Amino acid sequence: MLSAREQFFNSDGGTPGIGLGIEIGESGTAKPGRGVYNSTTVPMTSASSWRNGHTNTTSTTTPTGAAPIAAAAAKQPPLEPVVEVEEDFNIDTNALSNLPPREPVDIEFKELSLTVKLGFKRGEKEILHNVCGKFPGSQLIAIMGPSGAGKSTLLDALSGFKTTGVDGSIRLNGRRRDLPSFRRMSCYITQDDRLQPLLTVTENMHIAADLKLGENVSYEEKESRIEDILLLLGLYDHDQTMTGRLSGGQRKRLSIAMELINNPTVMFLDEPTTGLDSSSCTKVLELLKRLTNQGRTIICTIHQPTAKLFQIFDQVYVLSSGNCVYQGGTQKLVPFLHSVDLPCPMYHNPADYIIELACGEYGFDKIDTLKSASENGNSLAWFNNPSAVLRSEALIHKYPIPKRSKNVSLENTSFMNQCTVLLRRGYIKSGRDTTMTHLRLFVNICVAVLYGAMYDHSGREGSRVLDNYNLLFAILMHHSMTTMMLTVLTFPLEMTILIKEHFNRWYSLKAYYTAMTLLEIPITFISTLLFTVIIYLWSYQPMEWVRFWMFFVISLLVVFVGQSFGLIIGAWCNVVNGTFLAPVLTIPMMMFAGFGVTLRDLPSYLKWGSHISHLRYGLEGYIAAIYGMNRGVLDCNEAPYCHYRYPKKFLEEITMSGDQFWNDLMALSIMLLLFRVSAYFVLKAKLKSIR
Ligand SMILES: Nc1ncnc2c1ncn2[C@@H]1O[C@H](COP(=O)(O)OP(=O)(O)OP(=O)(O)O)[C@@H](O)[C@H]1O
Repeated sequence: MLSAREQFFNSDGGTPGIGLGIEIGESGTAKPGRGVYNSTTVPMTSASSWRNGHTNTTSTTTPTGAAPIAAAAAKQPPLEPVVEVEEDFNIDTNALSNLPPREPVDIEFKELSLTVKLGFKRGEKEILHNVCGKFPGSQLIAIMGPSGAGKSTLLDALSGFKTTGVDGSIRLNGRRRDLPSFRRMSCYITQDDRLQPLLTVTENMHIAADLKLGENVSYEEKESRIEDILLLLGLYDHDQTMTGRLSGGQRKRLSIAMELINNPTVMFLDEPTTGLDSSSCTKVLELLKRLTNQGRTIICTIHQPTAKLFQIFDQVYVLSSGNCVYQGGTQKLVPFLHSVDLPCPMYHNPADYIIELACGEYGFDKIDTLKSASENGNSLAWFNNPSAVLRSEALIHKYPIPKRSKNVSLENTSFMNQCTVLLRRGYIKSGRDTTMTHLRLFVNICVAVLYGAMYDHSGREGSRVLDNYNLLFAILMHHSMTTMMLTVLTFPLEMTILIKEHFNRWYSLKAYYTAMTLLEIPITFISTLLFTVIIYLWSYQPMEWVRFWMFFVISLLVVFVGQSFGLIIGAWCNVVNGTFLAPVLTIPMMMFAGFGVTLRDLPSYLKWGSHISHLRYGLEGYIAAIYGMNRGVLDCNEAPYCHYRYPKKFLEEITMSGDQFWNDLMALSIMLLLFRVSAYFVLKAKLKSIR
């Protein structure tokens, strides 16, 4: 039986599997435009058959040794990738010509390492070990490697998404990377498509255009750019589809479309093909390839591409446990492997083979061999055209010093514009959001009706004062918990979108936070007002406008405080931790409110607790609104004796004076302000900690 190496050299017709390590094509029967491409490619239409060994052969001469193989590979005509056109995805190449070309950016990194802290007393871990590399402009580059090799980490470091623990030099066109300028010319598309699901494709595109291009670009210009991009990405026919209903491939394309609006020069994509079928993968990569023709550098991480996908890339960078084991042209991978005496077996996809080697499946010594051969990414010998690769000095001479932007902020548009657009987006979302809007209104009405039925007449009846007290406490808990839990549960999803959009400079955190705060007001106002009207009337609370508004204002403040508290938790914790923490932290606040244990009976060393409990101020405020201001004698129709017929007596019993309304209002307002400001800083810290 022939060894893989022997098979490689002695295959039928003496054809070595140059390029992809396989023999393919119809010998002597090649028809123009289909069938045989060259000995480095697989026919697109027979990708599965070659995998099963049912391949035809192509006869070429048999070079021996790396140099002739490389030379043979270099002589191959440029690859002509074939696009299989999905029914719903037609690339309009004319549209591409309307996107202005970019000046290519060459990215070079040297001795790049990235270290993360593992936690208290657990030390540090180095993920990237002094890797080097060069990603020339106008190329589609794949960062490949086994799971955990450090692909995403390298992408994070190069894009500037991660800055903590990063060491080494990153150069752009030969000059040291200036991160703010680089961020202005690049974008990062995450693996999970963080899109607003309740907006249509066209709405998402318009919001992105308004945030990225601002007021200075006319509506017509934005519209025409959006049209071009949608045509280019095959999304034009789906422009009215809700993003949440798009297929995985369409969502991926929309993510790319939204970033293309301001025409970035460098695009980083984390696993753009994950979760897509092979046809969609090809189309997404084909599209990216076309975008590189206009000067863009596109860098993607990819797990283990099929041979068909692999050949779409210009260059590949392979990582193994944070080290570079290959950097060069995709067509040069097989010659490279051959040169280090690790030839790719016949009928084996070289992309699979290098990953197997990188995993250590053929022994860990092979990883060291590959690392030394590629000089941990320093070697340019296996680039498609090594002599054409410009060194830093040449690049510095070729490209002028980039102009410094006068604009100190990273965002392209003004704070006002960002707020206005975010408010517009928020209003569209709120109108369609079944959880945050419809369910919230529905729950408020249902709970008010339920409480109303349970505590009917309790507000005016002297024999039911304790019932009414329970009702006030139940209302307090309802207002505090519903908004808090809604925020804890929904904000982590919103947070992922915020991280992406904020990093891609769509808006500042200040603008986002301002818009979010303003958006919360109308829905909170309406739902609380509905609740208050129903419960106030049904439970026969005193029919005085002043008391009604006092009651409503306290309710409103409690809702806002609860929501802000939920925001602090939701911004910092994941859903599981948040769902645990929020109620657990609320229970002591409840105990300090004076319900269950009166404020008088609280142990002196725990008295401080009542001062920090927003529920205490809420309850005291309700009591002041309902029983304060010298309320008169209550009815006593339902019992022969009403112990609390005189509200003063009840106030004495619960050790509340009933005249603390303004203090309560002030305390709740201060707490609201403190929580709101804290939530902003927690969000800011969270965004920073990720980087
Ligand atoms: N903050 C961190 N703390 C500890 N280890 C980390 C941290 N971030 C990444 N790692 C580790 O670094 C290694 C590389 O992670 P990375 O996500 O870059 O791998 P990857 O090649 O992208 O993997 P995959 O293809 O599975 O996404 C992994 O072993 C991962 O566990």
